Amino acid sequence: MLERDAPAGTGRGSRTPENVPVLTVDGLVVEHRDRGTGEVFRAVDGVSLRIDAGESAAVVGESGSGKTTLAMAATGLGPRGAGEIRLLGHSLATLGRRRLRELRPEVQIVFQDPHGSLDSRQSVRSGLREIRGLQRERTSWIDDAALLERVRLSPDLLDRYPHQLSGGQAQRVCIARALLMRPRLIVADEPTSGLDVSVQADVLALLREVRQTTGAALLMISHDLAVVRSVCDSVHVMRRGKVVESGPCETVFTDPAHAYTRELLAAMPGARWRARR
Ligand SMILES: Nc1ncnc2c1ncn2[C@@H]1O[C@H](COP(=O)(O)OP(=O)(O)OP(=O)(O)O)[C@@H](O)[C@H]1O
Repeated sequence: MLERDAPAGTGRGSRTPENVPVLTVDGLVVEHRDRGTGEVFRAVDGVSLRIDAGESAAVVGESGSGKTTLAMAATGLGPRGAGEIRLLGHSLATLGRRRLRELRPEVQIVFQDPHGSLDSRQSVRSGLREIRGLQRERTSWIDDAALLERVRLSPDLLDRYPHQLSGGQAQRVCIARALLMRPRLIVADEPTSGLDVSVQADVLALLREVRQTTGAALLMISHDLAVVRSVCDSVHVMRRGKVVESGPCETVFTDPAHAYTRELLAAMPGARWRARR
């Protein structure tokens, strides 16, 4: 039996009702300037999606399709152009700076390169202390040793520095740091692609467990359909800045409607989930 936390976002004076979608994106456009040619192009081109509380959704697509740009814009951390983004019911366009700052901890991001995400000069313990210093009330629900145990790490690692951690351990520390904030939404951007194959499954299992025990929603960015299917309920397939197909993983992977999804599936090693069409 999994130990269940109090739901994410509760017990801290949160003003957002539980039934409000964690994230809604409507007609989002994000443009970048090509570094080589100087031309402006649409990295995200009219994308709409919605993630409800506790849901796990993935954005898949080949490299350069705009997944990271979408995730960063949708969470208020990257540039955004036209379209509406609502985080926990609040439109990012109209939120004042103070309210945006208050909302920030509700979204935590786990990146691909765990060592690059951690400060090499900080031990695990001092990194956690710094986060606690920023959000004392919010982070007081668990002590450091128990937090590490939640991500299946020994508390003995608290005094280690990033270079003394394996890739899998470092990624678990990153997940622990995200968890400490009790977020409503965890964005995981290719969370296992920098890890040895031997530890990838363990980290994915941990993400699944974190979602079940905390009730946080998960937005996973990945080019790996097997990873997505093992963790997420629903998937948005992205190609050249547009979402070409969305739906439950079961449906999209077994009965894809779009030719591009079928291409992605066919390119998978062993083509484990062959399309019916
Ligand atoms: N800050 C930026 N300035 C200019 N172009 C950018 C910037 N960030 C991303 N791009 C370009 O926008 C496009 C989409 O990039 P993005 O990283 O969002 O795609 P992705 O699907 O996440 O790819 P990957 O899986 O390789 O990370 C790419 O052509 C990329 O080179």
